[in-house]
Amino acid sequence: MLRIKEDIAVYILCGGKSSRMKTEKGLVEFHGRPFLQWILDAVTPLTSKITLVTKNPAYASYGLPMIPDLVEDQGPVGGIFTALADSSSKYNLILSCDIPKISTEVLDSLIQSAIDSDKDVCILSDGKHDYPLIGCYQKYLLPAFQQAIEQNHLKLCSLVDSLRNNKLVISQKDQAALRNINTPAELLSLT
Ligand SMILES: Nc1nc2c(ncn2[C@@H]2O[C@H](COP(=O)(O)OP(=O)(O)OP(=O)(O)O)[C@@H](O)[C@H]2O)c(=O)[nH]1
Repeated sequence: MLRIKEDIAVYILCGGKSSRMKTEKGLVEFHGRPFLQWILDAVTPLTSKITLVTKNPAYASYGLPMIPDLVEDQGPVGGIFTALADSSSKYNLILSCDIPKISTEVLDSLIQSAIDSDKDVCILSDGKHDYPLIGCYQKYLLPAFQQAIEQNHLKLCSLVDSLRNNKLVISQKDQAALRNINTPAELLSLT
């Protein structure tokens, strides 16, 4: 059962180079459906405010708002900066486009944890690795992201560590939901 009462905006980052996958990552198919479709299925029960951060017209068929990066070629930090500049919501769920196993339940826990802890940012972790591209970022972080871009500090994990953060460790049974798929080989091993 979903517990969230707050106004949540979701931004899915669909930019970047997909150099390892060699084809547009969000449109790669898993069990006959694009990664993006799996992600949309997980977020739709949480909010109707869903925006794609990309200028690639290949995503236009989804009929969702699309916004181009305000500053190009800055990686995920630039994508999050663009999302926070666009948003009018306090809590912003930022997702990469390469997580087809993500689930509504896991995202619901993340958002609830973000609201309860009220830190600058709440991200998921498996206890060993952090997943800052499954994270809930507060709108007021916009200047921090602007400064990171100006200072060329584009390592998202370091940026998150420099903020007041909360890392929600996901139980082992749910950790498949975190898997991000970057290469054709990783796609083949996905079940
Ligand atoms: N909007 C936006 N999203 C980006 C940008 N760079 C990466 N992303 C997204 O951030 C997420 C993680 O991207 P990465 O896997 O680190 O980079 P990538 O460029 O997609 O892929 P590689 O070239 O293989 O590293 C994916 O959802 C990308 O679509 C960017 O400059 N702008």
